[in-house]
Amino acid sequence: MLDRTDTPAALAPAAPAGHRLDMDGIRVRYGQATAVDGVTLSVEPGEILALLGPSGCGKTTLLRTVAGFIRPEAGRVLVDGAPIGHLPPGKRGVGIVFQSYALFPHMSAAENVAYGLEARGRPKAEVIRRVEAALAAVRMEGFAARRPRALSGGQQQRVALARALAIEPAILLLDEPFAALDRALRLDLQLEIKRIQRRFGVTAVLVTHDQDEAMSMADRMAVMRGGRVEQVDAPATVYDSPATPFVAGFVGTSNRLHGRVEAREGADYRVRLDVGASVILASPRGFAVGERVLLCARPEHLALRDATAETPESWPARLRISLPLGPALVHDVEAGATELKLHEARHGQPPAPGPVRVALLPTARPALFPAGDDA
Ligand SMILES: Nc1ncnc2c1ncn2[C@@H]1O[C@H](COP(=O)(O)OP(=O)(O)OP(=O)(O)O)[C@@H](O)[C@H]1O
Repeated sequence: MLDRTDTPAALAPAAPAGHRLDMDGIRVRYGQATAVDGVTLSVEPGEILALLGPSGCGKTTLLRTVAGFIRPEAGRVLVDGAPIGHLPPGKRGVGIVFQSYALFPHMSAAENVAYGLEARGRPKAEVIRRVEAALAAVRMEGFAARRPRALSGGQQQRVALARALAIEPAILLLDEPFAALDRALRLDLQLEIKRIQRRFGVTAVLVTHDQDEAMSMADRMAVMRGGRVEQVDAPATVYDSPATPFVAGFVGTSNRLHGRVEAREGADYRVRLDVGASVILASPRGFAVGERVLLCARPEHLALRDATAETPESWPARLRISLPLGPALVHDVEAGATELKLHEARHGQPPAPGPVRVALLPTARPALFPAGDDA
């Protein structure tokens, strides 16, 4: 794979060289506790799949199962359709980049990158060639002789990435690789990994608890909770059409409004919100008239209205504060016991705190769930 860096053709767009990864019904238990609870996921050749979820949801356990450090109680890991469960980590064709750089401190950058190749008994000339190519791919060719302690955190992580890529892995596993880096370095390395991944068509799994990172890096994201996958979709789909209230709250900000279905109007529902408004909503789900529902509205789905502009589809509230964020305004609003966040374009000065009304924008497509899904 990295051999393509040997020629100017290395600058050509990615060839579809990636491999397919399947996780099929993976279950992992630590004693009595189930850490991964029957996860089935596929990663297409050349795709980055992010495993996103709160601390303890099983992301790292799932990744380590793919890597071969953990033997699952049930389920299979397959690469290009062939089970790899019987293979030890070193024989699985996976490259791993961890949160901590995990470089050998007494070895130079080049020696660190060479390590995996030498352990696999590759001929010396090939090792030299691949180390050079891997360091060049992460733009660290000028640092080959440096020890890790003479490199910044971001540079060390680039070397760790070069080491993972040098073995030409079928699958690249990234376990919170940016967590130890400050914001600027993090963005640098995110771009770097995305660039390399695109260029070489590497299939990758990225573990992160950072939704922005998952949004920007991943082709698809699997949102996990309690050892299970609640949704796997393209980032924009997860944001626009969350599968569960948990996903709606974990990915992006979600305003939760309870209500009751008043009537069916064609393909839409008229919902009476508890905050005191009646709104028309579309939903792919089916609801019965009278059913209790939960509306999850994004901050940009809602708008402030004048306190005197009473309409059936808006409700009374109090503006606590408006924060100008460049060209936008974030309003912090309370409607009885319900707290709401609104996001609007800013025109001039922020409005003063006090009585307002809040309306659901007619173009908004908030997610609607049965009230019982609210957990
Ligand atoms: N070696 C272990 N022994 C016992 N329990 C463990 C072990 N490793 C993880 N767990 C538990 O398994 C569950 C899943 O842990 P895991 O590290 O996979 O979650 P995670 O989503 O990666 O979390 P984080 O984002 O905090 O790294 C957690 O409840 C955790 O406490």
